Amino acid sequence: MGECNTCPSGETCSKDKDKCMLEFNSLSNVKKIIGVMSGKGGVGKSTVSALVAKHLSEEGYKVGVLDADITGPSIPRLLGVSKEKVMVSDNVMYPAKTKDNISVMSLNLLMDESQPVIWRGPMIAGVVKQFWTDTYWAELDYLIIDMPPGTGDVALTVMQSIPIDGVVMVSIPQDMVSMIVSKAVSMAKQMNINVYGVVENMSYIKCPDCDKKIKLFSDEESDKFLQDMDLELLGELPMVKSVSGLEKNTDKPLDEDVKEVMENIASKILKKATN
Ligand SMILES: Nc1ncnc2c1ncn2[C@@H]1O[C@H](COP(=O)(O)OP(=O)(O)OP(=O)(O)O)[C@@H](O)[C@H]1O
Repeated sequence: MGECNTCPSGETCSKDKDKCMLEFNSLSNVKKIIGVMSGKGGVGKSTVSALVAKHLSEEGYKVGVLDADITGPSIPRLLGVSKEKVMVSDNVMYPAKTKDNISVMSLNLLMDESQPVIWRGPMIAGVVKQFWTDTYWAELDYLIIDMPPGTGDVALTVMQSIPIDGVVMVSIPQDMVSMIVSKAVSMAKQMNINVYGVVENMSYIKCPDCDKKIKLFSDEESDKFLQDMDLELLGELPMVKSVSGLEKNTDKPLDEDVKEVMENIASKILKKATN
């Protein structure tokens, strides 16, 4: 259902509120849609989207990833399908499949990845909408959306036209980043989208000699951010080589400690999504 109070068309719109969301192609059946958002660039939104998708798939769920980060699409590389292409037939797009059977839709699977996307907002938003309406997602338990960066018109259109069940916020423990991420949190709340909680990425590094966790920023700042925004911490992901090199190691299992963190994050997300 559309959210009239946040819609730019406001009172001038004559649409039936119940029919405001985009229609989904009738060949697909997606049970839950989870957005991964940040507000601030480069904090690990796409990395977390890919890690959550991989983990859910390992748990036996049918998973898809819609790469709505149209101007900086990195999902195909992170999931090891950057050499694949999307098949289009009779106006239906068929997503690429990873080795572990995750369905992936991204602009980089439709065009040369070295070409920039020099498009205005409405065109970008139009493509994201098509990734929802014209893609044969088939049967999915979870569709993860790597959300458009920021809180601008593309993110707004996606939130208003795709029935997202909840969003996971990605942040890093730094005051300035928290301030910007809090804008994305407020945006989701204003759109009546459930915010499942925050993944604190690059939370710490581990000493290679003694395994001690080294935090680069004070816990106080992150605690205050979570408290002020009334958010649950879903997990703290360390800054590690295996994650920064994810695209080169798509077939390799994750480090044990990253795996454990992801297990906890995914189980919290599932609990929230199925509540
Ligand atoms: N936990 C981590 N440890 C090490 N490197 C990381 C971690 N998380 C992300 N990175 C690296 O940080 C960079 C940015 O990550 P990513 O592309 O996921 O961020 P993003 O928020 O999606 O960025 P954008 O704003 O461009 O969409 C990437 O090079 C990624 O490999």
